[in-house]
This record gives sequence, C-alpha cells and structure tokens, in this order.
Amino acid sequence: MTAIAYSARPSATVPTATVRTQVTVPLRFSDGFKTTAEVVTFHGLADSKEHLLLALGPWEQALLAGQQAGADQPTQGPLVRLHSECLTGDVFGSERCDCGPQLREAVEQISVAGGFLLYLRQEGRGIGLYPKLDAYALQDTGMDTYDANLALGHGADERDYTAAAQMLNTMGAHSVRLLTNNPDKSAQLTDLGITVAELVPTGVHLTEANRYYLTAKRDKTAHTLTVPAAVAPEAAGAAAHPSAGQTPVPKAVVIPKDTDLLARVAALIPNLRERAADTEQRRQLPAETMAELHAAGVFRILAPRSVGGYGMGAGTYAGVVRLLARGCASTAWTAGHLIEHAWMLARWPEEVQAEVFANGTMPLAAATSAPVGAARQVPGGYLISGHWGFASGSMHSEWALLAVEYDGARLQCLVPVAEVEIQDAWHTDGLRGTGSHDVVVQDLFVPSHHAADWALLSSPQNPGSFLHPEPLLHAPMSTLLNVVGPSVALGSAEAALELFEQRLRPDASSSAATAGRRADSPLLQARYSQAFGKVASARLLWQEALAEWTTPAGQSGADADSQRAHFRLLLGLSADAAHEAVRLVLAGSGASVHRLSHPLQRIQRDVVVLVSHPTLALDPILEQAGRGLLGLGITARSF
Ligand SMILES: Nc1nc2c(ncn2[C@@H]2O[C@H](COP(=O)(O)OP(=O)(O)OP(=O)(O)O)[C@@H](O)[C@H]2O)c(=O)[nH]1
Ligand SMILES: [Zn+2]
Repeated sequence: MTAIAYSARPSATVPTATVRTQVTVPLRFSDGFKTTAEVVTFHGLADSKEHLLLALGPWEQALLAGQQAGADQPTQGPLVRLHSECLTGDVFGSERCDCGPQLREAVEQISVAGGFLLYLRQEGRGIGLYPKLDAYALQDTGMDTYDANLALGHGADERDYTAAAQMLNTMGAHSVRLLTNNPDKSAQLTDLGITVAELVPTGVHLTEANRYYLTAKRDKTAHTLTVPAAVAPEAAGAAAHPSAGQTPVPKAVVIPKDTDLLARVAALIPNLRERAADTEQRRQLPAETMAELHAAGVFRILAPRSVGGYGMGAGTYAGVVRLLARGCASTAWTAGHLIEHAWMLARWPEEVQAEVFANGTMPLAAATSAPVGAARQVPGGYLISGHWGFASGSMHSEWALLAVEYDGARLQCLVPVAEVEIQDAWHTDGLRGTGSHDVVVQDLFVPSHHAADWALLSSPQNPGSFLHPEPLLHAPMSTLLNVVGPSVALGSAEAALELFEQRLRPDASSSAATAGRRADSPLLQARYSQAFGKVASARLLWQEALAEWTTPAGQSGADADSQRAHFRLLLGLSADAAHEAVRLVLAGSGASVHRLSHPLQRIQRDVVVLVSHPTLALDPILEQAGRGLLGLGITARSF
C-alpha cells in the first residue's frame, strides 16, 4: 500500500490519537467472500480500549476524492461504519440481533466503495458482555432491550463515539459517508467535529428471532429502519427450501444502479491490466481478481433479485464483459461465463435454486457440453460418465454443469466440483488465464433433481421463468450464451486501439522523438484510421445486436428464424471487425510489441483463440444466418 498522509486535525474537544501499528490482514468470510484489510491500531484513544480500524477497498482514493469534493458532492468521501462489538452476533451468528449480517454487509460495501470499518469494543451498547446476557435474560421475561438495560442499572445505550472520531481524524477522514440506521452515531460524530456528508442506510436483516429487537431499535432510539410484517424462510435463517409461491428473501443485497455497477467495473481495469501477465502465467484468475469481482458484485448481475442477484439485463451484462476485457480478456471470458452460469441456474426448478442460491450467495459454476457425456438411469437418479473439455472457470467454481445424453435427449447435470476430476489440460497460446481445463467423471451418481432436460432449461418456458419476474429468464438460453464472446472481442479491440494510440501520440510515449516519427508516418496514420473504423464497426454491430434484444417467447417459424439469424450475424460480424482491428494494430506496431512483456501480443493471441470459439466461428454463422434471413430455415440445432 502507499503511505498514508495521517492528518490529525486538532480539535478543542477531541484529543489527538496516533497510529500505533498498521498491518495487512486478508479476510475470508464463511460464505467465501474475500477482501484485504489494512488493520490500524492507535495510541491515545480516549477510553483506552483496543478499538480497531480496518481500511478497506480503494480507501485512499475515497479519502482523496472526499477531500477534493465540494459540498455539493456528498457521495465522494470514504464510506465508514462504526460497528459496535457483539460477540454473540459477530462471532457465533446469534439471531437475537442483526450484528453479524451487518458486519458482513459493511465489509463488502466498504470494500467496493473504499473506506473504514471501525470495530469498536462497545459490547452490549457499551455495558459489556455479561450484562448484555443478563439483559437477554430479562428480555425473555418480556422487557425490550433498552428497558432491560435500565432495569440492570445501566443507561439504555452507553456508547460514546469519541474514540471513533479520534481514529477518523488520525486517518484524515474529516468528512465521511456514514453507514448506519442509528441517528445517534451521526449526531455524536457531528458534535465531535466530523462532517457526516451522507447517511447510507444499512440493510435490515430481519429474522423471527430478532424482530422484537429491531422493532425496539426503531421505536425506542429512532433507528431509521422498516420492519416488514412477514419473514420469508431464508431470511429467517431456515434451511433454504421456500415453499411454492413464496419468494425467498436473501440477506440484504444492495442493488446498484446499472451505471454505478459499470463504473465499479471500469475502476477495476487498471488492476486487471497489471495482473494480465500473471493471470496467464497462473492459467487462472488471481485471488485478488476474484476478490475484486466479488466485491464489485459482478457475479450477481444476472441472477434474479429474489435469490440475491441484481436482476440486470443483457445490455449491462455485455457492457460489464466488454469493460473487463479492456483490462484482461481471460478475466472477461471467465467472469462472463461464471455470471452467465448463475443465470442458467436460475432457470432450474425451485428446489435446486434454493440449494445453490442459499442465503443469497452466488453459485459459481463451470459449464461444458463438449463433447456430450453419457448417462445411465439407476434408482434415484443417473450414473454419468464423460470427459469434457473447455470448462472455463472450473478452478473457481463450486459446481459443474455437465451435458450428457440420455435416451436420445440431452440432460444438464449439476455436480459439485469436489466430485469431479479436473485435468490440467489448458495449455494454449491464448486466453490462457481462463484455465478452461478438462473435467472427467466415471459413473458418478447424480440424483434426479440434479439432472434437468436441456431443452426445457433452454426454452423460454424454463422452470425459473415461472418463479422470477426478470424478463431475461424468458429468453432462450442460447441467446445470452452468444453474447460473451463478441463482448470480450470488442473490449480487447478497444484496449488494442488505446495502446496503438499511445504509441502514436507524440506526448504519450516514453520517447517523444520516436513517437513523433511514428505519428508523422502517413502509413501509420492510415493504419490507425482503419483500426479505429474497425473498432467503431465492432461497437455499432454489437450495440445493434443488443438493442434488438427481445424476448422471443411465443415466436416461431420464419420470424423467429430471421430474428435469430440477424442477432447472431450482427454479433459474429462485430467480433470479426474486432479481430480485424487487432490485426491492423499489430501490423502497424512493429516488432517490439511481440515481446512477451508487451500487452499487445497477448491481446492478439487472446483474440485469435477467442474467434475460434464455436459461438464466433464466422463461416457457420454466415451460412446459418443466410438461411435464416432468406427464409430457408435454420438447420443447425445449436444456432
Ligand atoms: N445491552 C444490550 N446490547 C445489545 C443487545 N442486543 C444487541 N446489543 C448490542 O448492540 C450493539 C449494536 O447496536 P445496535 O443498536 O444493534 O445497532 P447500532 O449500532 O446502534 O445501529 P446501526 O449502525 O444502524 O447498526 C452491539 O454492541 C450489540 O452487542 C441487547 O439486547 N442488550
Ligand atoms: Zn448483536
């Protein structure tokens, strides 16, 4: 990390604290969420307690943005949570309160936005652990949480936030966005000289066990929260098997605006570029990349809202993949598929969705159907065998979706990755980071409910389409599967063009003289224009294909064929134009960009491998699209 400019601001009321130690701690939560914290300890805290500050996400940028922002830009400062210690809730998952889920939510939100989590040793609202448990005992006789404190001779809420203000001052966070529903926290901080530029509400993590406690917070201390009347089974922490017709309520997921999500992803591009060489060397995404994708909510994009997803549309999805590809094609390809496979799982029957989306976590699944495996029926399910290739993202997945043939029909089988053998087979010259290894199983038992008819899953009338309102679930499965490749191609071409421009612009090169000579070359000027035009073509074709996005449910015959032909043709031509742009850039860039240290050679290798994928191979697309457009009927089953 870079050095912190600690800037304690002297205050009449708040004594200055100083940093005692600062240490990096990687965090991993029980649901798999990972991030990294800079944990800071202090000298001179007013109450002499061992409070911690965890600096998370792009906190330095957030600090800087906050310091530079005007009063009219409250959304710029660091996101800060004052989390009061709760041993029972934070550590043991007690359902009497909502502290555990709030802590988990806060870490994720702050990791995305950049800011500080202050873990304040104020157990039991400042009365301590044993007294809190005594208060619980009183509550079991009917008292609410505040009256129980009073009955024990304590204040209803004894928390004092002076130490928190000291810690924030020490970090230079004089203006913050505060994550809380508790008006007392912002009132005290303001009195202590910290500007609360914005109040960001925390989620309401309601269970039947904490309903009374939350209601008391709302009624007794004016916490700004609404307590819904009914609790659905998942929110109540019950094993996730909602009964038919009931919408499971996942843990609080804050759904961003599409533009905010795209901005989050755009912010990842520099890191992805920095790690692109490492990614291909490892032949999988580095842990930091996975953590950043999780923190940005990328895997939630297409999953329906009722299972913890963002329920966004194909345009946003394609936009995310394109942006990721500006940083690293392997990352875009892998993430693009993992996102899409969560959406595929949302097409399965309710029972399976309850299992894979339990508690609002996003299932990561690798899917492959090449070549299709075999299945035998046995009591309770199937025994499947096969050796599949191209299982992108298998190194990051907990599930595998494997295609098998049974009795003339194709089934998709949902299998825990732990039960398959992943063979390290992805030794390629491009898209190496996708780790698209082989998956092998021999006579693996798959229970019937983990095997679904492929045709049904693919159709607009898939089981999930009756459970969720999101229109995207009503589109045929293959429609979306064709979007990832062209989006990766477009983002890659845009990255190549950007690098080309940097080489040609006199002011942007390490050697102004060389760049000047290059920029003066009419040949290179023409090459640049050509490449620029190809990227524009790729983008326009891609945009038009996505704009045509409809839900062709109920359509059949020639209309559906021609619509489908049009869609696939535009996407195929877009990827072709992107490929051509990359070729032109490389042709105009000389020998030095073929050094393995140069990103352009990697982009070229990635794009060449990309366009050999069946969803992008141009000749069959041209043929089938021609048939579709001419009303001759599409003959390829998977087109
Ligand atoms: N005394 C007492 N403390 C409790 C009880 N339940 C939870 N706590 C403590 O309350 C603290 C959390 O405060 P809350 O009132 O839940 O929430 P808050 O921090 O004020 O508000 P938010 O910022 O919106 O989360 C933790 O220190 C818990 O240990 C209880 O029944 N009695
Ligand atoms: Zn608690």
